[in-house]
Amino acid sequence: MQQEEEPKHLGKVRVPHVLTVAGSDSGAGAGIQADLKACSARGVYCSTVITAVTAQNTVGVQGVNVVAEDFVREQLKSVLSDMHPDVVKTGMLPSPGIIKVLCQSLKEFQEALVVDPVMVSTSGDVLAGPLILASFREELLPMADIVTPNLREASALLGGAPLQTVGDMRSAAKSIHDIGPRNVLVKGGDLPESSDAVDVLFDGKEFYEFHSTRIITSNTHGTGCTLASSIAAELARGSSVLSAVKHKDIEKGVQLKCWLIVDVIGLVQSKRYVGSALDYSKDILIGGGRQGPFDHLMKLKHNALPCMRRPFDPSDLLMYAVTDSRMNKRWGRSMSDAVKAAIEGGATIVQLREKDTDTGDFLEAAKTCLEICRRHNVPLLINDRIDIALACDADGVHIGQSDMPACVARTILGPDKIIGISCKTPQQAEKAWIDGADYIGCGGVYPTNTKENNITVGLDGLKTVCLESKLPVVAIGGIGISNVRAVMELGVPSLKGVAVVSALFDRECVLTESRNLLRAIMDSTKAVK
Ligand SMILES: Nc1ncnc2c1ncn2[C@@H]1O[C@H](COP(=O)(O)OP(=O)(O)O)[C@@H](O)[C@H]1O
Ligand SMILES: Cc1ncc(COP(=O)(O)O)c(N)n1
Ligand SMILES: [Mg+2]
Repeated sequence: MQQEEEPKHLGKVRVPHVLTVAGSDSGAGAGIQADLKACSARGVYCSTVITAVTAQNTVGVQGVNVVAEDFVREQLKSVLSDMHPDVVKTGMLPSPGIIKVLCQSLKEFQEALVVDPVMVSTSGDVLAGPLILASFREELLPMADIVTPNLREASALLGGAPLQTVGDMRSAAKSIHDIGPRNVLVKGGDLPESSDAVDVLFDGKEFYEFHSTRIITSNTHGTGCTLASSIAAELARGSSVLSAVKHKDIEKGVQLKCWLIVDVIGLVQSKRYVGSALDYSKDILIGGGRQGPFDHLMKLKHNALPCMRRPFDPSDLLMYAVTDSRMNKRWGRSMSDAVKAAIEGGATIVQLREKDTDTGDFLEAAKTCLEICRRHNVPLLINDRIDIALACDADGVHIGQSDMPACVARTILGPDKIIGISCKTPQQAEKAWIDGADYIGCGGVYPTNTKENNITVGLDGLKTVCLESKLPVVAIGGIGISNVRAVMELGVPSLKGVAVVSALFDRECVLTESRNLLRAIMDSTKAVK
């Protein structure tokens, strides 16, 4: 009997999708490259139809190679016939012929169209000459749901009179609206003598002004492409709302209102996104020219910290120091003093376990501890608080069985962060491995007063877990100088070290206790060999 074929889409999730039709920027600050990064940062898939390849850097545009019209058509056909984007966004369209091809290809396209009428790069180089003005005005703009000219482009579309004030931006938005697009956003990134960054939206009825703090930076190459892509991404995310309204076939006035609401929501978020990325990137250095790119994903500075991060090494677990705010209070020392002393005494990894510190104070203390750890090349983990780990860019987290599931933590933290999980049984150890943890903490080995009502597993329980675990193990719970030998002498290869709280921090001199404990650990590992 022939088996019925499973529907191809069963169990799959449709993701929002923007198609960008634009030029490539070899310096990757603007154009297609900016669109890809902006959509990725906003959680939206981005496909790309390339209209021109530019040789470009932070100095300017050194060359432009226009893609043949037929091949632009072919790319459009490939994407539109198969992948069904929710929104099309256009950037550099270098010739009237390419605009014609685009408009023909979009005839059947029912979804939103965002047009960024790119003409001149921020460096002042021409990307699309005056020949295309007529095509913009007559063919593309009337099809657009939103068009986003900067000051120079708005001026060019209207015959050349310069725009110098917010008032000028308003009248330009109104005049461009008369050409036919549903919404016009005139961007004021280059408005002279303006302390904030103002953009003006006109929807045919009302004006809206969007203000944000002007970031003082020269890394603004690609802001226009990024804003338009982010607006397209927001529209793609909201497109289910739009299509629901469209399909109800309600009268045009109501439909327009809905478009506007989505546009306004998307605009606020998009502008905030550009502002945050510019602020994050204001001091990065790429290229020697006047206008640098910025970091759309806000990650590049991670690799510029004083000490380069290295991958997790299981031997880091040898002497694992876990801080405790109550003990520090009792002995009158700060979290960072405690961490510094433990590291100077030989701690090979540090975990901040702060159960009753306010979030703001915890973050500040964690940042100070991180600096100390980085200076000594010792990884710093945060217990349970993934938000704190992300905010201070710690090396990872340690989580318990009742905290956030490890697989979710992995998704949030990404592939490079260290994740440790407390496990008492081989089953939990197996799950930790499947979920993508880097190590497990097994215990309590002995009773301890840092965790009340904690079931102890004893040396036998520890050994059972170690024998089964595919991940490196650190033993925890009531371990100190008097019993560390018994633990390490279990001699199971996966057991890489001991984690200690009271034995280091509930003592008068953390430095001395750390030194002594490290010596005892080393002696017992030697004895095993
Ligand atoms: N220095 C800045 N600080 C904050 N926002 C800015 C800055 N420069 C530009 N923007 C914003 O970036 C977006 C793109 O604007 P603009 O730079 O004028 O476009 P284009 O790159 O096309 O010339 C707008 O929302 C604008 O307000
Ligand atoms: C290929 C290409 N497309 C667009 C721009 C506009 O850049 P900006 O957003 O800085 O004006 C550019 N410089 N290069
Ligand atoms: Mg700009």
